[in-house]
Amino acid sequence: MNRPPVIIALDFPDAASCEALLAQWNEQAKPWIKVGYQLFYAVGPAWVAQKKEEGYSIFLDLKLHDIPNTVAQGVKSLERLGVDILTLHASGGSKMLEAALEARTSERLKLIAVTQLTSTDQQMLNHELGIKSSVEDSVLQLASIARSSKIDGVVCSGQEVTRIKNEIEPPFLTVVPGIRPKGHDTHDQKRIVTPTDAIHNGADYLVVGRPISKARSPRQVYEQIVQEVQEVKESQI
Ligand SMILES: O=c1ccn([C@@H]2O[C@H](COP(=O)(O)O)[C@@H](O)[C@H]2O)c(=O)[nH]1
Repeated sequence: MNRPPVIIALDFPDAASCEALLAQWNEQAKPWIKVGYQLFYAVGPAWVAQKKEEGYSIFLDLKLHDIPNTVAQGVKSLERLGVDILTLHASGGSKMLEAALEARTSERLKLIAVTQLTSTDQQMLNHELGIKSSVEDSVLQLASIARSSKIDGVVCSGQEVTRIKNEIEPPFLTVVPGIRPKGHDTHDQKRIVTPTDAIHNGADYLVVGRPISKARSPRQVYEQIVQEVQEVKESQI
């Protein structure tokens, strides 16, 4: 089945809120969903495994970041849920990333490394975090650590995708949050792009939360984004 590469972030406090949103996708074809730790801590692993059973593709965004052994054990437990993508922080370093990869039993689970969060801007990177490079160079540096550790790809903003696709050896996935269709509130996101620009730059997956979840008609906004994505892809053929 060819699922649109638009992942709906289920940033909700409980299962009931998720079910209310997902009721709008009551047909056979289920979308990609993202479970972050707000929801995971509230509903637990069994709910995630159940959603997989129901036919959703699942991006488990737990952003693991710890000593190599702890991350490896976490990967082992989480892989059993049958999720499709799991995140960990690239800044944990190559030993941590390699331990995660070794713990995985099947390439069916994609391990994706978070580079610089899309809520980080140049000012914050340089003056708060004390990293003296440009955001783009820092993202590229983290992506390169992930690639040399044989991780499947990165989370980055749509602004860095072109360089990643040009400079990092494929296959290497780019998963892009901070997506804002024209006219939508940016909230706490700093490095945003439109769905059109993200796909045009080469993004493999778009992650969209509040523009969909807080919309009056979430399904309608989702379909508009999918349509935008398809139009760009068709124009590239
Ligand atoms: O760098 C990152 C990594 C993860 N996220 C997650 O994506 C969604 C985005 O939600 P919006 O409501 O569309 O802003 C959210 O769940 C984040 O935890 C990210 O935004 N940036």
